[in-house]
Amino acid sequence: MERIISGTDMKKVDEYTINEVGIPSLVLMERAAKSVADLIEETTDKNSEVIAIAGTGNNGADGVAVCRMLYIDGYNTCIYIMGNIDKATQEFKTQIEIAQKVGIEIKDASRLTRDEMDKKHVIVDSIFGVGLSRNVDGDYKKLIEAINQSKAKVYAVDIPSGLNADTGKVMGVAVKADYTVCFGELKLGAVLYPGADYCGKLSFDNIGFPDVSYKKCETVYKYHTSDDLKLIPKRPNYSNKGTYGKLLVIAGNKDITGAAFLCAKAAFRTGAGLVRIFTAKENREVIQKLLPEAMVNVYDTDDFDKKALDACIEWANVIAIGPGIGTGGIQKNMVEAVLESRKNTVIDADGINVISQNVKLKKMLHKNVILTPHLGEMARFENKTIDEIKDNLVKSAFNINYMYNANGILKDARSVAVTQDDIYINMTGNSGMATAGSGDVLTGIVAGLLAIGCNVENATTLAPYIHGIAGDLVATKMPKASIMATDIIEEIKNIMPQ
Ligand SMILES: NC(=O)C1=CN([C@@H]2O[C@H](COP(=O)(O)OP(=O)(O)OC[C@H]3O[C@@H](n4cnc5c(N)ncnc54)[C@H](OP(=O)(O)O)[C@@H]3O)[C@@H](O)[C@H]2O)[C@@H](O)CC1
Ligand SMILES: Nc1ncnc2c1ncn2[C@@H]1O[C@H](COP(=O)(O)OP(=O)(O)O)[C@@H](O)[C@H]1O
Ligand SMILES: [K+]
Repeated sequence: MERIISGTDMKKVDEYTINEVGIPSLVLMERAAKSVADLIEETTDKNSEVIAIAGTGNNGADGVAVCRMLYIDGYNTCIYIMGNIDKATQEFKTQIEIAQKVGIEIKDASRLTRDEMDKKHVIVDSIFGVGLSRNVDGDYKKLIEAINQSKAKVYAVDIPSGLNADTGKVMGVAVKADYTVCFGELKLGAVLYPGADYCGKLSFDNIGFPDVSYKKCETVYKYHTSDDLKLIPKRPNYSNKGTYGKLLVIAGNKDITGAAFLCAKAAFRTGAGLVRIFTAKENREVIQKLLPEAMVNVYDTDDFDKKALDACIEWANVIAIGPGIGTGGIQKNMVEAVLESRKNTVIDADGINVISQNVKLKKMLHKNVILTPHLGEMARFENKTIDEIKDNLVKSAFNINYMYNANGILKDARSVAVTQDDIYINMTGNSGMATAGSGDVLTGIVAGLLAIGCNVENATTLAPYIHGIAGDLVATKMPKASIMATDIIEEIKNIMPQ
């Protein structure tokens, strides 16, 4: 597990570290600059000409220090200042004084032309960091546009200038970097889209912030790394199929067969011991052919037998409901019966749509439920537009827990998983996964993890991580355009622990 932090919270960490812990600002800055200078030295040759384009805040101060370090190491460097130096931070003024004494040339960035930029090999982008406070316009905008058109390699200090470090939103215009080094932790604005597309190769360096400073800030987001796969429960030798859960998959309808198959098969590959599919009678034959390992119970849409459903619910210890079920009265009754059982439950797709239309069902959500909406489903659930959800991705996901006491995976290119304890941003996966049925596979993975004994919290946060790795493994074997949901399922076996 690693941490992600918003720009706003990082400022609190900065302040606490400097004012309460007593690590001087310039000491932190020296390490920040060193990490960028080291990266430039590792990825360029010494003949490279480097310019820092520096705003007059502490991000600019970092850039000036980067240039000074490279200059001392033999690089040809020059600093271009953007903004009014009279209003500069004390750290900036200090860094400029040092640079001048060292012998580095300092110029005015408002006179910097595209042609001049093209003659340089490396641009250190240190115009704005987490202190960006409003939309970028005027000369700043022109400068950033020129950086983006130049042929130089761009190294962003802390975050590409112009990105909102809390949301990843482009504030009018933003630098398109080849490399970005975040200080402290990865910045939320650098991992969320569209920001993520502006960072190039993204890394972070702690630069000496102590743990106690993070504890003082309000929210720390997290992301899973391969170490966390150890959270998946081990399979004891002395076990049988009942040990690995009785999963009921309520999915599919008259014209929709695939959803139940994809979800159930993904659950099997994740380790579920027994899977029973409850679906419309028209699907029985094809599902039995596609997935003979699953038990199949069916219902008649025109003559729904609630008792048969109740028996299935009674049998199960984990339930996945929603993919392709439809949103009529029968489906409402199904969702209601499932919620009444209070069993560990994943609710996806139409399951969520049904709840969105029904206040009573919303109130029945509980702590053993995991909702897995995509942006459209979340928009309906919250009665908002998709753009509103996109612009507030983390907050929308958070609301699933805050408002309804449930867990959630808000699916997007960077899915956000929320539980009572944590908010995880998923860093795995690729655009090849934007394909029909991919979400059904995720539902199956969540349900499979619950079935093998993962607690609700771990199942919520690990499922998108595993799903994304599976997609990334597929992408090593075929073009992203060709990836299908069934390919993703087949990689799950290469991720689960032996
Ligand atoms: N010791 C520390 O704290 C450490 C900090 N570190 C580094 O400091 C960075 C944060 O520094 P920061 O807080 O000084 O803010 P920063 O990102 O330089 O921007 C502020 C400047 O931008 C200006 N400005 C803003 N928006 C604007 C706009 N749209 N258009 C035009 N101008 C605009 C704003 O001007 P003003 O709003 O006052 O007019 C001000 O001049 C952080 O990202 C990291 O790199 C590390 O070294 C670790 C130790
Ligand atoms: N560009 C992307 N990068 C990473 N993951 C993606 C991307 N696009 C889609 N996904 C993932 O693929 C899945 C799509 O789910 P969903 O929209 O419910 O599809 P469907 O309804 O067709 O099953 C989600 O888990 C989502 O996070
Ligand atoms: K920057």
